[in-house]
Amino acid sequence: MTVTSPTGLPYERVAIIGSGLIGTSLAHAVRVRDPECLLQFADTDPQAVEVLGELFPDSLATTDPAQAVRDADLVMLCVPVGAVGVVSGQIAKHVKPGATVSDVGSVKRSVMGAMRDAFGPDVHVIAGHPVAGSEQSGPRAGFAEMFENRYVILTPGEDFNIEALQDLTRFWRRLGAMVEVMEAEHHDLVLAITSHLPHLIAYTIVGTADDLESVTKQEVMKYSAGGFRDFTRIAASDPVMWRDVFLNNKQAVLEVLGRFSEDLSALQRAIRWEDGDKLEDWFARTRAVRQGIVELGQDTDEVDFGRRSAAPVPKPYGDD
Ligand SMILES: NC(=O)C1=CN([C@@H]2O[C@H](COP(=O)(O)OP(=O)(O)OC[C@H]3O[C@@H](n4cnc5c(N)ncnc54)[C@H](O)[C@@H]3O)[C@@H](O)[C@H]2O)C=CC1
Ligand SMILES: O=C(O)C(=O)Cc1ccc(O)cc1
Repeated sequence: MTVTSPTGLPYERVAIIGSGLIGTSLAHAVRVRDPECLLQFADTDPQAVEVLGELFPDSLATTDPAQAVRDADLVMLCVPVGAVGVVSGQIAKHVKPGATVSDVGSVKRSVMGAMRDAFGPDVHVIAGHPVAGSEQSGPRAGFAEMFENRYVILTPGEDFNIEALQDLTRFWRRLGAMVEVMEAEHHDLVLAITSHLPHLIAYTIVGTADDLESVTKQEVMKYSAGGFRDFTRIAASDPVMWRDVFLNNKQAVLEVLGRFSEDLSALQRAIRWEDGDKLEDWFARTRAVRQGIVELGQDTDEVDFGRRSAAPVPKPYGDD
C-alpha cells in the first residue's frame, strides 16, 4: 500500500489521457485535494492541449500520450470508450512497472478487454466509471466538485492486485466519491437501463420532434418548457462519446431496448383501448420509483462494498 499524508492522494504523479469534461474534472479535483500531486496530460486535439496549458500552467500537456504517462503512478484514460484500445496500445510500453492504469468509460466489459490485451502483468489494470457527468464536453467544462457524493464503480476483474485496488479506492474517496466494486458485465447491464437507454430515448424523441412536418421547429422550441426540455439537455450530449457507448454496449442495450419496446407497445395498446386502469397503475408504480430514488439521495453516506460475485473481496481501504 502506498504511504501518503492523511490529506494527500496515494499517487504522486497522475497522467490523464483525454482531457475533456471528465479528464479536467479529475484534474481540478486532484489539484484541490492535493496541490503537490503532479499532473501530466495528453489529448489528440491541439486546441485542447492549448487550453490545458492555460488551466494547469504548472503541468505537462502534450499530444503525445507516451510522453504524458512517463513515470506516472496512476494513468487515467478519459477518452471515448472506442479509443481506449488505441490509446492503451500507444502507451503500453511507456507505463512505469507497478503503476495502475484505470479509466472512466461509461462501458466496462469491452474497455477491460481492450486494456487487458494491451498491458503486461507488471501494470495493474483496474477499470472504473464515475457515475457523474453532464451533457457538456471539452476541457473548459470540467469542475472540481464533479465527483462529490457520486458513485464510482470499479470493475477490477478476476486477478486484480488488492493494494492497487485499495489505492485507487482511496484516490476516488479522497475526491469525494463513493466507491463500489462490481463485475463488468453487471455494470454494463445496470448502466444500459439507467443511463444508456435514457440517452437513446432522448436522442430519438428530439430527432423525431425535429422531423415532424406538422409542427414547426419554432413551436418545438417555444413550447419545450414541459418534459421535452429535459430530453433536449440529454440529447445535447457528445455525439462521439455516445456513438462509442452504444457500439461498445450493444448486447446489454439491445436487451433492455427489447423490454422497453414491449412495454411501450403495451402502453400504446392501453391508450388505443382506453384502458385507464392500466395507465394509472403504471404511472403510480413509476411515481413510487422516483420517490425511492429521492429517498436514496438523502442517504448518500451509505457505501455498499458488496461485490456481485461469489468471491469475497476485502474492503480495499483501511484508514479512511
Ligand atoms: N460526459 C459524461 O457525462 C461522462 C463521460 N464518461 C466517460 O468519460 C470518457 C470521456 O468523456 P468526456 O470527458 O465527457 O468527453 P469529452 O469529449 O469532453 O473529452 C474527451 C477528450 O478525449 C480526447 N480524445 C479523443 N480520442 C483521443 C485519443 N485517441 N487520445 C487522446 N485523447 C483523445 C478528445 O480530444 C477530448 O478532449 C468517455 O469514455 C465517457 O464514456 C463517464 C462519466 C460521465
Ligand atoms: O447528463 C446526464 O444526465 C448524465 O447522465 C451524465 C452521465 C453520462 C454518462 C455517464 O456514464 C455517466 C453520467
